[in-house]
Amino acid sequence: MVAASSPACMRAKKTKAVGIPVVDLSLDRSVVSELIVKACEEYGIFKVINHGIPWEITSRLEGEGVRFFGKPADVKQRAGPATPFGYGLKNIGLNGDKGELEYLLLHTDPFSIAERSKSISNEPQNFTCAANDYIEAVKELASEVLHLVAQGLWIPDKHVFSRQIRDVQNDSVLRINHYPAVKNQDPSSKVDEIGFGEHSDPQILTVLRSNDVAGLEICMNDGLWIPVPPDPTQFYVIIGDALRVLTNGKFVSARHRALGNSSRNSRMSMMYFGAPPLTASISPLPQFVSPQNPRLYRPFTWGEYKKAAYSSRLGDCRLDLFKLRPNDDKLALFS
Ligand SMILES: C=C1C[C@]23C[C@@]1(O)CC[C@H]2[C@@]12CC[C@H](O)[C@@](C)(C(=O)O1)[C@H]2[C@@H]3C(=O)O
Ligand SMILES: O=C(O)CCC(=O)C(=O)O
Ligand SMILES: [Fe+2]
Repeated sequence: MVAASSPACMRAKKTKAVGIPVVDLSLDRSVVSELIVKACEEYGIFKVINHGIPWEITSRLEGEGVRFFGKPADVKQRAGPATPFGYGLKNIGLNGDKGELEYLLLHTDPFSIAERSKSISNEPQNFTCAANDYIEAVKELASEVLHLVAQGLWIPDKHVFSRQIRDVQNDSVLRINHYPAVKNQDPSSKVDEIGFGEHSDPQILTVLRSNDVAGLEICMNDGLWIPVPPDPTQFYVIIGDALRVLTNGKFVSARHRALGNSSRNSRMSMMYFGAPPLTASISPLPQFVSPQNPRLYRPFTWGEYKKAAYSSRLGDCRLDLFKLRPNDDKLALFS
């Protein structure tokens, strides 16, 4: 399948100092829900503070990541190649994309985690527990954010989004990226090096946490890239394509990238990608469709979208394949 490509951001080089919205989850719920909706409409990303996830849960998985990536190359290869799950080195996805990183990509299903742990750690139980505890914690955080999204959008069913990622058949994924420090680099060559190329995440939402090494950037509407400051104790929420569709384009799915690591320290990021079951329907909710706001996307299942994602290159605009042309929705009414 061929997807449209070359969005404005792929060509833009400038960066801008703009602040990413910060949402304090300990504040009054109605205030928080409004702030979240505004951030999802304007940026497609926000930072959550006072999230309630114990540091011990985050640091245990981080420790497992550091231990794994610190192993000799041939030992790490035993957990690979990533097809798409497993250990990946420089190859991203299945269609030739490359990045300056290594990573672990795991399905969050506890049986898959337990199986994979055997090739990741000498003490698989420790890795399994650390990963499962982290997944549970960030899934709770993601659900809470999705409840607040529903509240901020005045949707009576506050579980409308969160039930998708809480379903036992959910297709959520955990990723740990490691961007090694580039040693003895020529300072003039570091500008354009890409660690993980520009893209939007296909799922409902992503919960991202990194160590204190910078690299993540977000693309604004005007094509400018803005840095996302690392904050090891907090989490960033990134809106994915599926939530963009469910809100009929009211929310933006932020295009982002990670620059190659030009720091003396290596960068490690951990992402939870919250996804629905493969059979779940992804279609604009009726409250976002009206004569003034015609339906922008045709209905599809998460399974269909995932297939499109894995048939496309990282930077492709996959959602374009599911866009309706003007008047398509009216035709559908009469066919
Ligand atoms: C090049 C690719 C890697 C990716 C699958 C794809 O074909 C296009 C989407 C990519 C992405 C981006 C967000 C997540 O990191 C990811 C796991 C996902 O669901 O979609 C990756 C995929 C991957 O690395 O396998
Ligand atoms: O490593 C990062 O900070 C971002 C990686 C990312 O966007 C992804 O894995 O989808
Ligand atoms: Fe991403």
